[in-house]
Amino acid sequence: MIDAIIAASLRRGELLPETFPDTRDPVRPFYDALAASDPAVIAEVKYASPSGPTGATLPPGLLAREMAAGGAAALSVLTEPTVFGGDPSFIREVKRYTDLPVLRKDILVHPAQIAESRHIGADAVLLIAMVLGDDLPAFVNHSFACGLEPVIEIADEVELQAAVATGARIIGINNRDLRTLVIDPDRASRLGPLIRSYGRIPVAMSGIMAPDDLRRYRGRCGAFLIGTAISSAEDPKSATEAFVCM
Ligand SMILES: O=P(O)(O)OC[C@@H](O)[C@@H](O)c1c[nH]c2ccccc12
Repeated sequence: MIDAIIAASLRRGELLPETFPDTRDPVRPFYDALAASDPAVIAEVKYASPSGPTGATLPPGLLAREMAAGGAAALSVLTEPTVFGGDPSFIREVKRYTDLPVLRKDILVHPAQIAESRHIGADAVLLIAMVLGDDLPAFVNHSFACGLEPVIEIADEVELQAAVATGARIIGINNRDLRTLVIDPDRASRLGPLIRSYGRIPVAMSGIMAPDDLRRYRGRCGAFLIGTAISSAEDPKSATEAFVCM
């Protein structure tokens, strides 16, 4: 599954222009938003995943407005179209409805996709260590050069060290194995403190379904990224509030 997603993303990347016109829109500070509240809740606009539709029904702008009203510190928006039901245009739509900084959640593999991310209004980009391998440092530098905050996704200690070496300030631990899709909630509680010891912000990602799930990360992660549980909630504002209040 992940290999097909990577191949499709590479094909989209190859079709992008080499440069994009300069945008005048200011970047919203994603790092500052996370640093300002410990822990910070990142709510994710997510319509589908490899396991099927999430059940989210509100359009991106309205969903994001509920998440902001519920106290989210920042937003994540899936733009991957083949499996995650995303679209690049969702970022601008979300930004029209909220003042929060936005992470572009996608499987970025082509350098042109970094400049594209700035062009479509993203403030931060997800860079997946397992997917980018030796190209990770170049993608981090390129992101900073474009004015974007890189958020590196890691799954184990080896990727953690590679992420720290790049100088990225935010490191997400994906509890979900990208190949098997199996969730191990202890991944983030185990690796969070190590990331903290390097002075970076650890973000626990994936499989956080209820506010109680946050207990295991207390003091260990500086932020939580919650997709399905908030996007699919009947009342996304109250769902966000419940996580923020934990
Ligand atoms: O819906 P969940 O279980 O709360 O997961 C959100 C997020 O972690 C997940 O969407 C994600 C994490 N890393 C990714 C990489 C690509 C696409 C999606 C993701």
